[in-house]
Amino acid sequence: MKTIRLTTAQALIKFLNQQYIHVDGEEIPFVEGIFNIFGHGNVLGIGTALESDPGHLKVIQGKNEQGMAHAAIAYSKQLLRKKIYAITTSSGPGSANLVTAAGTALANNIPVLLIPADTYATRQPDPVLQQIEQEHSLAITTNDALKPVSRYWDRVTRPEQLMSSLIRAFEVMTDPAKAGPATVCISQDVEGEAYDFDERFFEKRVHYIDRKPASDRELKGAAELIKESKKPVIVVGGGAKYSEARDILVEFSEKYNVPIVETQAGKSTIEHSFKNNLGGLGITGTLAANKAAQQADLVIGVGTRYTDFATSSKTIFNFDEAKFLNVNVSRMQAYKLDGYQVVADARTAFEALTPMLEGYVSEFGDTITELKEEWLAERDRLSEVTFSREGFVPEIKNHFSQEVMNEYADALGTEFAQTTALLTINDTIDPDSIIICAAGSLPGDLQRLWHSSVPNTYHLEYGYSCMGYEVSGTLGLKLAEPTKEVYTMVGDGSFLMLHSELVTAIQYNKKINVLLFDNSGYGCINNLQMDFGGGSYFCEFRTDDNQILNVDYAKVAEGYGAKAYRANTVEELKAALEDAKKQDCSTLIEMKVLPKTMTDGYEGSWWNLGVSEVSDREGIQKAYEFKQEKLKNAKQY
Ligand SMILES: Cc1ncc(C[n+]2csc(CCOP(=O)(O)OP(=O)(O)O)c2C)c(N)n1
Ligand SMILES: O=C1C[C@@H](O)[C@H](O)[C@@H](O)C1=O
Ligand SMILES: [Mg+2]
Repeated sequence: MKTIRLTTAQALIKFLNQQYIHVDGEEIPFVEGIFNIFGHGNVLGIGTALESDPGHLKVIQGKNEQGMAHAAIAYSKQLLRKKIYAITTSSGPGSANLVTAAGTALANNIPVLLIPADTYATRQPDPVLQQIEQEHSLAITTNDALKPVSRYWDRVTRPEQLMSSLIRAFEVMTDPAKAGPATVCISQDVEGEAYDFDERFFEKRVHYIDRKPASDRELKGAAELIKESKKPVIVVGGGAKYSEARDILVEFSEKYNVPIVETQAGKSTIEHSFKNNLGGLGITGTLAANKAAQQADLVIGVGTRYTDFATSSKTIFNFDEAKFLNVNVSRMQAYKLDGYQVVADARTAFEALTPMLEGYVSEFGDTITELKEEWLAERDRLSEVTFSREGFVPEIKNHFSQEVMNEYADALGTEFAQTTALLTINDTIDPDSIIICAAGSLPGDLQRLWHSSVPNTYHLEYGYSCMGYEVSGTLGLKLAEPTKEVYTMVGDGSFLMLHSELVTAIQYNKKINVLLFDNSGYGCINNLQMDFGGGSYFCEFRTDDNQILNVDYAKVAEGYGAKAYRANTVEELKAALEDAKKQDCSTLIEMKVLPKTMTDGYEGSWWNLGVSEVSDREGIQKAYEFKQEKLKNAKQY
């Protein structure tokens, strides 16, 4: 056996350079680079290993561990999980900051390699700086907090463990059914320890992503279910996008006149202009998609997890009548809602299924077009919402009085409605540019209103809906799509929570555009509390003496070195967007938008929330009674 003497950290970097994936006949390096924030736990081990030989890895310094991990997640998600960035952090707080990001990657099934430093394997200097000391177990470190949010987790306390640990990590990350965060914690002393590694460990390693075909039995059963159905509806989930199933789904839908509805992760698998694409489904769905879903007698879920947002907490479908046919690479997902399971790659399954249905046509007839036209008229209305100082009826009704709406208009110096601003952006930015969002009221507006003309230009992290993903993720988006304009849609709450990677984008000249919707508050949560009978309680940004907070975010961005704009009218916004396109540097457009001017729900978009069973507020009592009514027709599991 030929060996090579390396430190654990050197072996890690050498190995990362040799990982490839093979998809549809193409072989590409899997690890593009490594984000780092160095601390005492990783600067001398992984830091010096990278300094001496990073190989092809791009090395990027982050500003917040969560932020840089979110950038890595967005990078991989945008590239349909074909490439990753790794993350190296120090131990203790540096690794604790990864927990939120790991949850984001896990909920969205996105591969990312997390390499937090760990406490001393020898325990000689214990307790080291930042070591939490658990009295009942010295074996527990901060990194154990990453276990529940990792798809794979390991601790390396001897150099030679690295070999089996990394092979397993890459097997997990490159499996479409299991893809998610792989966490390999390395004791900080072990990073610098040397070992005679078997040279074969560093040979080029190709991970094959084969498209799993459906079995004959699965296909026969699926074809029978479809032929028996009168009104099937296809739910396009993230798995359809990752499988690149656009063409065959369009062919299937056109041939058999089957409407298509989308989840957040599935949106932009198929462009909005496809005639049978009715847009977003569920709580944040369109009128058209939700109406079609209610009529369905067969729901064909393609790569969807059927989250409560997509199913309106299991109330949107007619569960007495509707059957479910689930095409998913994951067996666990395919089992949901008592569906008929086709455990297969979406594209391959539909390529086999489509020819088996010759002669079939759904009974939707012209209804699909009619539903779409009805919705497009509503969308047009939302593009022109204009505020007035008297008698203004916002989309979110009966929450704020006209007086309070006027107070916001005065305090923020704006009369801009959120839906008008959003649709102005949709009309003005280039169709091949990519938008990203994650939390707040914007995901709902986007899923309903945004028209993606080009596939894979709509990037929503709505598996975890993690505030802070928006700006951080945009950096990852730009790394994945360097030639395109990338825009984040972010609320003031999310922006405040985390936007540190804007500085990283500026530092490395990766142009990102931040579109900041400032309504001075946690708007969507304020809507929730008031919708469910509560008052306006700690969701507006008000001072102790009840003044509305007005932050100059444009100035903040200017301070970082971005080009900033203030746009509170359609004209100002169009001008800012056009000018931003011409810039080489990152930009931020601050829009002050009025609260309550985001979209409301449509047709069956109910959400099962933990309403108080006992309350002295009449509104809350009513909300609770309504919930009990809704649950009577809901699927129980
Ligand atoms: C990390 C994290 N913390 C808390 C939440 C819960 N949450 C969801 S939306 C929201 C408020 C978002 O406010 P903002 O970004 O201003 O958007 P708006 O609703 O006002 O449009 C909160 C607190 C979350 N999704 N993520
Ligand atoms: O609680 C929430 C409510 C949703 O409207 C929002 O988009 C999401 O971010 C969230 O966490
Ligand atoms: Mg807000």
